[in-house]
Amino acid sequence: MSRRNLDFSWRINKKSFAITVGLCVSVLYLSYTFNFCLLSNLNRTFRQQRSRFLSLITPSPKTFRSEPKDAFQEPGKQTVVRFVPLTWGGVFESDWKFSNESEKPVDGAPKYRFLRQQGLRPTRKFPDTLIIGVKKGGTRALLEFIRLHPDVRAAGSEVHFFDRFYSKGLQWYRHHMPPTLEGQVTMEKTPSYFVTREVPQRVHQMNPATKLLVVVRDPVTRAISDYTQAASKKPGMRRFEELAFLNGSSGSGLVDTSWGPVKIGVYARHLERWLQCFSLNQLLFVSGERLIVDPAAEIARVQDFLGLKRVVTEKHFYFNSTKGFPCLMKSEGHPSPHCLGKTKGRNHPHIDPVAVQRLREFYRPFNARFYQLTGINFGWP
Ligand SMILES: Nc1ncnc2c1ncn2[C@@H]1O[C@H](COP(=O)(O)OS(=O)(=O)O)[C@@H](OP(=O)(O)O)[C@H]1O
Repeated sequence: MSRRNLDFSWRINKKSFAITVGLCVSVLYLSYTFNFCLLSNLNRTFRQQRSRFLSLITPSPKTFRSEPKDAFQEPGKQTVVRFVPLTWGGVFESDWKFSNESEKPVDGAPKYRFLRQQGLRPTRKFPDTLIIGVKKGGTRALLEFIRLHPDVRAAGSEVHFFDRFYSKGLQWYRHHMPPTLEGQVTMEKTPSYFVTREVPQRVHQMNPATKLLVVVRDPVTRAISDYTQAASKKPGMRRFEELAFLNGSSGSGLVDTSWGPVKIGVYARHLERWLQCFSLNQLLFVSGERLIVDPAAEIARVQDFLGLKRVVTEKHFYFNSTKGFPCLMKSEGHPSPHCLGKTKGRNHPHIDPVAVQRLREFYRPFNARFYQLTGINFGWP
């Protein structure tokens, strides 16, 4: 090969070598940039998820000026609404994926997965606290308000173990309780417990140290509320006045004490049965009337009684003037302001004032006995 040809091929090789090196450098640079972006994106996503989670479990409240659409507000005053993180569950449920069934949290809430990762294992325990009554006293409101507390876990619906399903056994009952951690209060509410003869002894057998909550309300209003509920389920029901008195009229003056809505209101009689099994200091009486006008004050008493820190305060409530009742700023599963359902806070029918007066006279001695037993004057008319 001539020297000229050799020079030429050497120049071509040099050029292709330079192109190859250039290409390699570009590929390396591009792949480095791509990986860097990918890593920093992953890192950012992780940090966002982490701070979302921490903001849920950190008790420091965020303060901002706003109020629910229908919140009660004094004219000219701007309300400062403080949202306090109440629970861990429900908020980013959709962000959690479970690869198999066994990995699923005990009651379907993602918080349990986090707890398990921390070595904490919630288990189902027997309730240590019961809301035993009274029917139409405000038991749902009490349960929904107290379960705002992060250390309270409650069965959502009435279990009726001690009055209807006792034959199913204690393990059946325990299975109806929500999973709880050590130190959390397990609770259920079944208002018919207060008036069912066998219940005090059965509860005592399960745990003689059970704490008992009783929401009481003026027995006359309670009876009317009870009747209103029954009438809403059974169209064509006879009038309240006909059912509450013997001979079908308040003119007779004789109260029909066998009629359920009347009988339940004789609180002293029912309480005497409970006091045969439990000491008075195991019972807390909540005023149904005060639970409406000052829910925070009543819930403070309940938290003290249960040995809980006062976490649920007036900041958790607002007064809904349309409904005429206190409602919640938020709760587990309801991140926005909401009230109890339509069946709570119904309009009552007009009742003949003579019948109301007669019922008041009937209840007066029983109320006096109830005040004496509890040491509280509820001030019912
Ligand atoms: N915040 C709030 N919102 C709505 N309702 C409230 C509230 N607080 C107490 N109440 C009163 O609760 C009454 C219903 O009582 P209960 O929940 O014990 O009823 S039940 O026995 O479970 O059926 C219900 O009775 P009625 O007014 O007759 O419907 C209410 O007066």
